Amino acid sequence: MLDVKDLRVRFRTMGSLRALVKGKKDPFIDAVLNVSLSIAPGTTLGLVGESGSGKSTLGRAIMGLTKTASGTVTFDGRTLIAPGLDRSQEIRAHSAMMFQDPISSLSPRLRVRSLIAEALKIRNWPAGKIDAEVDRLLSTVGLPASLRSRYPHQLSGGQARRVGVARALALQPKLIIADEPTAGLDVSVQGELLNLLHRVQQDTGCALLFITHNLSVAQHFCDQLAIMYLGRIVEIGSAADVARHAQHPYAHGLFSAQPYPDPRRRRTDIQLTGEVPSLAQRPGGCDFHTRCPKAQPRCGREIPLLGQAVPGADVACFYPETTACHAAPQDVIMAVNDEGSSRDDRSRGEVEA
Ligand SMILES: Nc1ncnc2c1ncn2[C@@H]1O[C@H](COP(=O)(O)OP(=O)(O)OP(=O)(O)O)[C@@H](O)[C@H]1O
Repeated sequence: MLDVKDLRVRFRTMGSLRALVKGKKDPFIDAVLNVSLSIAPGTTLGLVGESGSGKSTLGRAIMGLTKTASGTVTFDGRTLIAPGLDRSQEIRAHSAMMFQDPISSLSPRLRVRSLIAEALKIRNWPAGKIDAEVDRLLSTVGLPASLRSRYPHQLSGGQARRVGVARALALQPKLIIADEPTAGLDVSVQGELLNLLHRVQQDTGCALLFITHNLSVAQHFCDQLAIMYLGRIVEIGSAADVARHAQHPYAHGLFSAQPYPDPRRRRTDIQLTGEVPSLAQRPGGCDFHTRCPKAQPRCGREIPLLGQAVPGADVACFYPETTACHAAPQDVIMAVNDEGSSRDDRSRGEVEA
């Protein structure tokens, strides 16, 4: 459904403007760099990374909402963004983006009914049947029809996110980009919203780009995981492989540090230390080498590119980790079963609150 090749997003910042004044050569920051990924219909790619790693910028660039992006985006078999080509309106016509801040991403002047009706009109829904369809969609996302006359500022965060899902449903999108869809919600509401997204995907067969900080949710909910660091994807692969056997030292550190049911089996030998470098002062060579416990002199000189650093492996590291991030899944399942329940053997998708 979606194929992204070598996407780059450059921003000019206040700091870089000062550098320009001082005659420095490159007054830009690259918020997204060398990003390539694909999402098949009906599958979910989770995009994980620390704050500022470029996740939202990447999501917006795919939708053609960032003017300073370059690279190629192929959507549903057609190249719609490429050097000298911008047909991103076709991507937007068949996609829905759920922004991080659910309330401010809904037009403050429109009531819930109009917000959803707008999406139905794009699909030429018969005018006389719009109200009934709005009510049906509200009920699908678990909201009462009485909410249709409210403005966004009169909704709670959870309700606003559900309205976002109802709008997405009204559009029947082929692609949903959900940027931190559960941020700031109660755990029970998070679970409901994830299940709702999962059902939407099952019903429509759409591809989903799921942006999150939450590693546990990402590994349970997604088919594929991409780990971002300083604007680049450093590792990409099946969610199970990346979560259990992350090869990039950064990804490995993230998953090793994740709380696990049996603390005795958690690994602590690689820990993430140090600060994420500023995008304005990207280190030479590998972006992570200044914090990497395995860094060698080569890492400060050469950039390890995904798919090239180690032939055949989707990891941007010359010296990938070979050990598991934590105890073998079977051991963990047994350990958890001792206490009566297991999370690891549950099928992916439905999330318990
Ligand atoms: N319009 C802009 N102009 C300049 N810099 C920008 C702009 N938008 C984003 N950035 C910078 O690009 C980098 C990536 O930001 P982005 O919001 O994509 O990160 P993120 O991974 O989504 O973070 P978070 O998880 O906190 O939402 C940050 O350093 C941010 O300051």
